[in-house]
Amino acid sequence: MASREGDMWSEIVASGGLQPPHIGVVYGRRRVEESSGRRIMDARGSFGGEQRPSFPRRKRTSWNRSLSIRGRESIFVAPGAQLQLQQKPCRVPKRPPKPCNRVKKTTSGPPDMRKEKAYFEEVDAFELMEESPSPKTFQSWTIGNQSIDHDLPAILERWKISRLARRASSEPLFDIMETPIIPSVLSNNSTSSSLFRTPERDTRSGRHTTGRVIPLGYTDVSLKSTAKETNIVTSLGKLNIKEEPVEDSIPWTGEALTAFEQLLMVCKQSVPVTLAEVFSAYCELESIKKLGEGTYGEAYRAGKTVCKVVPFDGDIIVNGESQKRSEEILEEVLLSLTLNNLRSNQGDDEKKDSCNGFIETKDFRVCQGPYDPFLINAWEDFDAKRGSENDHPKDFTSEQYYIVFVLADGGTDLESFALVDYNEARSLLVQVTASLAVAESACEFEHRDLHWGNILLAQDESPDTNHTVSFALQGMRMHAVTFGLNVSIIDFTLSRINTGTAILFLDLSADPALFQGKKGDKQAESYRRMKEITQEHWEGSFPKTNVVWLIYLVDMVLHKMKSLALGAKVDRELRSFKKRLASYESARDCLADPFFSDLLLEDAELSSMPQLESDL
Ligand SMILES: Nc1ncnc2c1ncn2[C@@H]1O[C@H](COP(=O)(O)OP(=O)(O)OP(=O)(O)O)[C@@H](O)[C@H]1O
Repeated sequence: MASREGDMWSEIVASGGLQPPHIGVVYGRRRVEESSGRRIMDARGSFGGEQRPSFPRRKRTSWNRSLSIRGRESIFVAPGAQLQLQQKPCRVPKRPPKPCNRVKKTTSGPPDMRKEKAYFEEVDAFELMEESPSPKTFQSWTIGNQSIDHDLPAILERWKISRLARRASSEPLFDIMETPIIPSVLSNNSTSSSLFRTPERDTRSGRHTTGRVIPLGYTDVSLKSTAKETNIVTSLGKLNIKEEPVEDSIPWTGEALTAFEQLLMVCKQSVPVTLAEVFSAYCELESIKKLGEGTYGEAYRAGKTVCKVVPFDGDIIVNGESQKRSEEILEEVLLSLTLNNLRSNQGDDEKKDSCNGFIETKDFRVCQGPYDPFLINAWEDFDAKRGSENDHPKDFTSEQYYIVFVLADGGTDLESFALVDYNEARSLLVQVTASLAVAESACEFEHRDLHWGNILLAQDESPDTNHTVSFALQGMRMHAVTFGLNVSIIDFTLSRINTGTAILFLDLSADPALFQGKKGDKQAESYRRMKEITQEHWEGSFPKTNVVWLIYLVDMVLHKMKSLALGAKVDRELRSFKKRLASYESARDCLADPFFSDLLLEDAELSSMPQLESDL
C-alpha cells in the first residue's frame, strides 16, 4: 500500500498543497518493511452496506513526533487576576525535575508549609470521608461496577500548592527572586465568565499579554515581590486559601506530595498495579487488540474502551524520546479532567458551555512492571499486520511505571478514514469547530496539534435517526448535524488550557525541531503559523491557533474530497470557506461562518431535522 500512499501525496503536491512528508533520520529507528504493503480495511466503517475503506497511515516524520526537549509548564491564575506583559517568554528547564519525596532546603531554610500541610490534610480527609460528593464539578466515572469521583478543584489546588512548594525547594534563591511580582486585583464586578479569563489582546503592543498570573492572596514563589522584604517563607505562607495567621497552622514536617504521589491519589491508588490488573477490569486479556500508536502511547482496545499505555519516569529511551515525567503526566491528567468536565449527559442542560467532542477519559491508572505478555502479543500482532514505528516493549523492566488512560473508543483517525461524501466532510468540520469553540469559551482551550491523526471518527450506531450532536456555547443550546458520523478530538499533549486555577501549556519553543518540518507541508506550516501568532509566548491565550488547525483541516478535507471527484462546486465552496477562515480570530468566529448555517440547529429547529436532512 506504500504506492497508494505515494499517490495520495503526489495528488496533494500536484494540487499545490502538501509536500510529500519529509522523513529525516534523527533517531535510528527500526524501519518497517515496505514489502509488508498494508492496506487497512477497517471493518468498523461501512456505508450503504459496503465496507468503508481506510487509508494506510502515513509514516510519522521525525520532526512531527519529536518533542525531545519538553517541559509542560504552568502558571497560576486567580479570579480577576490581571496578566502583565512579560519581557520574554518564560523558558522551562530542559528536562523536568525528577520527582522527589522531600522538599529540599533553600538557603533561607525550609519553606514554611504549615498552611499547605493543613490544607492537604483537610482535602485528604474530605476525600476519604466523602461517600457521595455532590458538587457539580465532581465527575463520576465507572470502573467495572465501582463509581469513581474526581474532585477536580481539590486536585488542582493540591497540585498547585505542591508545585509551588517544589519550585521553592528546588530553585536557587536568585532564580526565585528573578521575576518581578505583579499584584493581582479581584474585581467584585467580575462576571463568572471573565473570572478565569486571560486578558484580551493588548492593543498597544498588538499582542496578548502573557505575563505570569499570581493567584489572589497567593504569591508564586518563582516571582519576586516588588517589596524586597517578601521572602520565600512569607510567599509560601500566602499560598493558603484561608487567610489565617501562619502561627496558628499545624507544624510543618518538611514533606510535600510529589507529582507521582498525587498521580496515585488522583487514581485512588495507594500503590501502582500491574497492567494486567487494569486491562482485566475491562476485558478478557486474550481479546486485547492494539489499535494505534503515538510517540508516547500505545492504544489498545479493551472491551468497549480504549486503553492508552504511556510509560513514564523511566530512564530508558522509548521510541527515540525520553520518557515523560510524573509532573507532565499529572498535568495531562488535569487537562483531560478539565475537558471531561465539558461533557454533558442527556437532559443535562445546566452547563453554560458543554460538548462531547473531546474524547471521554473514563479513568486513569498507575501501573508498574514489565509489559504484560498479552499486550506484547497484541503489539506484535499489530506490528505484523500494519507495521509499528515504535520500539518493541519487551525491554521494559519490573521497575517501569506506566499511566493507563482509559478512554472511550473514538473510532478511526481521520488519516485512515475514508469520507464517503461531502456531507460527512461538512459534518466533520462543524463538529470540530463547535468543540473547539466550546472549549475556547469555557477554558481558553487551544489544541495546538490537531493533525489528522488526532481526530477520530466513528459511525453513529444509535437508533436515533436525527443524527445530531448537542452542545452549549455561552448558554446557547445548539445541535450540529452529524450525518451519522461522530467526531472525537484526542491527544492534548501540546494543548493549552486555563483550568480556572492554572494555565497549563507546553513551552514549544523548547523544541525547535517542531518548526523545522518541510516547507509547504500543511502540518509543518501549521506549527510555524502558531509560532508567528504566539510570538513564542506559549503560555498566552491565542485562540487563533485553533483557526490555524481548522484551516489545516479544510486542506485535509479538500485532499480527501479529491478522490471522490465531487466536482468544481464543492472544491470552490471549500476553498472560499478556507479563505474566510483566515480572517477569523477564534474557532467561535469560525462557527458563525455561513458555511455552517444549515448544519447548526437551535432546539426548536430540531423537529424539522428529517426535512432538513433530505434537503441537504
Ligand atoms: N480513544 C481512542 N479511540 C480509538 N483510537 C485511539 C484512541 N486514542 C488513541 N487512539 C489511537 O492511538 C493513536 C495514538 O494516540 P495518541 O495520538 O493519543 O498518542 P500519543 O502518543 O499521545 O501521540 P503523539 O505522538 O501525537 O503525541 C491515535 O492516532 C489513534 O489511532
